[in-house]
Amino acid sequence: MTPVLQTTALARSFTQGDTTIEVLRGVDLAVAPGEIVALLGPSGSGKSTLLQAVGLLEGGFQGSIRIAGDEVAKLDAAQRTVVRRDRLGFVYQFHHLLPDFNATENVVLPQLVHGTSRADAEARAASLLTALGLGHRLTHRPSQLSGGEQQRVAVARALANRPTLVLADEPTGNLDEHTADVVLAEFLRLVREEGSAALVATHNERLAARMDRVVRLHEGRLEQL
Ligand SMILES: Nc1ncnc2c1ncn2[C@@H]1O[C@H](COP(=O)(O)OP(=O)(O)OP(=O)(O)O)[C@@H](O)[C@H]1O
Repeated sequence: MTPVLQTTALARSFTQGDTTIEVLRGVDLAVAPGEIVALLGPSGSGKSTLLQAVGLLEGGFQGSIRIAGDEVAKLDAAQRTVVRRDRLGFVYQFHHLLPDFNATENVVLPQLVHGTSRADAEARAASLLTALGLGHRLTHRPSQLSGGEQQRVAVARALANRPTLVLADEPTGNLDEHTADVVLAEFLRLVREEGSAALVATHNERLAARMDRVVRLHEGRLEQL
């Protein structure tokens, strides 16, 4: 089966003054359809750099990135935007919800950009938010939600357009241990129910162990665990 994500010899370095740091030195990673992969590595090992490259958020890398078989590494900015919108979902450590819009509207908006009708988008938003236990918070704005609830809305937003692949960078890193456990379990359950795949960066080995497979960034390359 064609992987939903395949990177080959992915490399990224940063130069500041006369110093160059090679952060990614040839990352070969394949994620199968429906697979949830934990990306482990200590602070500074390049987890965010890898997710930003795969999420087509940053240029400046070498190597190949295929999403559902299509080479995306060399696309122009407009084409990258379309791939991000139609095939990828993003969850960050901080929710990045729009503060003036309520929970439902935050999940509806990316669907309208995608071309979904408002009625269908609202139905999908209500369904996802209810599945995440937020059926009683549909019209609350982010500032009226707890940290765990805000991250649940961010999860619903990431899944709204039925992405092939969800990229999550420390998605529960801002939550206390108990809330992180609960929100991560809900995230994993919903990604599985939706049939999506996910690449989840974390430095938490305990949370990583709950995913289908663990890979570790070490000196710019991946170790399979
Ligand atoms: N724009 C940039 N310019 C220069 N150096 C950068 C840039 N972005 C990242 N780096 C460097 O690349 C290395 C990897 O950073 P990255 O944020 O990818 O690590 P990480 O594994 O996600 O860390 P953390 O767990 O702390 O978020 C770090 O040494 C960082 O300083």
